[in-house]
Amino acid sequence: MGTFVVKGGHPLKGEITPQGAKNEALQVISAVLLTPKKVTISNIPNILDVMKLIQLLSKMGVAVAKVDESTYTFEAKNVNFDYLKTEDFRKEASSLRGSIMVVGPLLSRFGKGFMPRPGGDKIGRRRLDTHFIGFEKLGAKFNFDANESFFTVEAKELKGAYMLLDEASVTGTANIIMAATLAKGTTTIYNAACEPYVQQLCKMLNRMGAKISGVGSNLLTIEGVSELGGTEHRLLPDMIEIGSFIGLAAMTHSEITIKNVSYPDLGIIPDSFRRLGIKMELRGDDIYIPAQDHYEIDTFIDGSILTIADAPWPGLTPDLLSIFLVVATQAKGSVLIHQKMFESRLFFVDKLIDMGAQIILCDPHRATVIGHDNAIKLRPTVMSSPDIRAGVALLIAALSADGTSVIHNIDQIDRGYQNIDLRLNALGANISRGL
Ligand SMILES: CC(=O)N[C@H]1[C@@H](OP(=O)(O)OP(=O)(O)OC[C@H]2O[C@@H](n3ccc(=O)[nH]c3=O)[C@H](O)[C@@H]2O)O[C@H](CO)[C@@H](O)[C@@H]1O
Ligand SMILES: C=C(OP(=O)(O)O)C(=O)O
Repeated sequence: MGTFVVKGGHPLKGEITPQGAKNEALQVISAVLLTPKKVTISNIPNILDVMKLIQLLSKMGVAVAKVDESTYTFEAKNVNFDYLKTEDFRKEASSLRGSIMVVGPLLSRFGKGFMPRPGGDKIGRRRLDTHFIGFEKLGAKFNFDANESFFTVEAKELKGAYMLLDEASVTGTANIIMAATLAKGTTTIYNAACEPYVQQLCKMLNRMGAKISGVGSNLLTIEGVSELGGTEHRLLPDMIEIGSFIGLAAMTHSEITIKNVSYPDLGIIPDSFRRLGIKMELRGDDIYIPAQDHYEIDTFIDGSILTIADAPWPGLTPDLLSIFLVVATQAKGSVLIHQKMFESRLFFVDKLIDMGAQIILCDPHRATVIGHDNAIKLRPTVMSSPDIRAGVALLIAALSADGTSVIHNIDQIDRGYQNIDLRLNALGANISRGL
């Protein structure tokens, strides 16, 4: 497990381009299993989780070729189901969350899918009921071997059905959409997740010959087709990385331009940062953040303390709440951070409290932050990254603190942020990588 040594306390300056979106990559790369034809995907980030999924597909028998630094072609002429029974498959597939999305394509194209319990951040219970109830509605038989933690689905033929999802699960919706594209008849998914990455998946599938309507809404209609063809697809910029850079700029008083953000796909994210008092300008498709010595948290209209809470899209993504929390520690005013979706994602605040932040962890879902208005800087410290987004929140804290901090377990950060040390060093940060 690697380490970052961070010498913080000075502003950064310059331009930064966001990587391609991690969570879109995991969806659309899984979708290549739906066709024997060539699918070309560009703007793929070179990050651990995405590389693991590509390697998994390659081991499953998909022909993968790297065209350039961020473009790959995939040809899933056949899948080696023997590999799916191996210990290696169990180990590799269970090391990331996104691997669960190979099940839908396998089930619909080959009539069977297997998966060990997938990995991903340990941020609370992460159930998969939505996925498997959806497959069952399409006619699949489902089995979960609790001793082996292994899921199996099988179906001679999938048949379109109406379903109301019990929750708007992102990966669940993607999985069911992919299964339904090759099912017989029409599938209607109500309470579907509709975030831009699910929209991107649908647009890509439609270019491959699928018939999906309602894209962008929570009511999707999918008319099954008998086969899908190849296509070319470019990933959106990563909205969580963009949000992380906005938070970083504010917290370190940096003047930063974030290039080519695909602003309409950021939804409520920019306005949510504005409610913390952070100024930014949209210049073309770039976000310009001026150096700011102070930013003041808004209150609600009645004067009560602002709440920043997550909600399914078009609400605020839960993946940015750790960033909002750390940024608030140096704001003027107070905010309640309410992480509704995950129950173990706020415990990292202990580290921020060690660094001098004023935070009350009310319960596992809620933390009240009383900002220092930059009157007291955070103190450098030694810490460990518990999950991908808390890891980046701690990195932002370390960059704002005068002196040297050490962050252990940075594999968690590398899971989702490409060369973050080098890219921030290009803006004037001082981050070095140790063993
Ligand atoms: C690989 C990938 O794409 N991971 C993302 C995906 O995970 P993933 O698809 O695993 O997350 P889900 O959308 O299934 O659910 C996330 C959590 O929110 C809860 N929940 C979800 C929907 C809802 O209406 N109510 C509710 O309470 C779930 O019970 C679960 O605890 O979406 C999450 C929610 O945006 C993000 O944090 C993850 O980064
Ligand atoms: C929770 C996240 O990822 P995963 O679902 O892959 O664990 C995330 O990207 O913030």
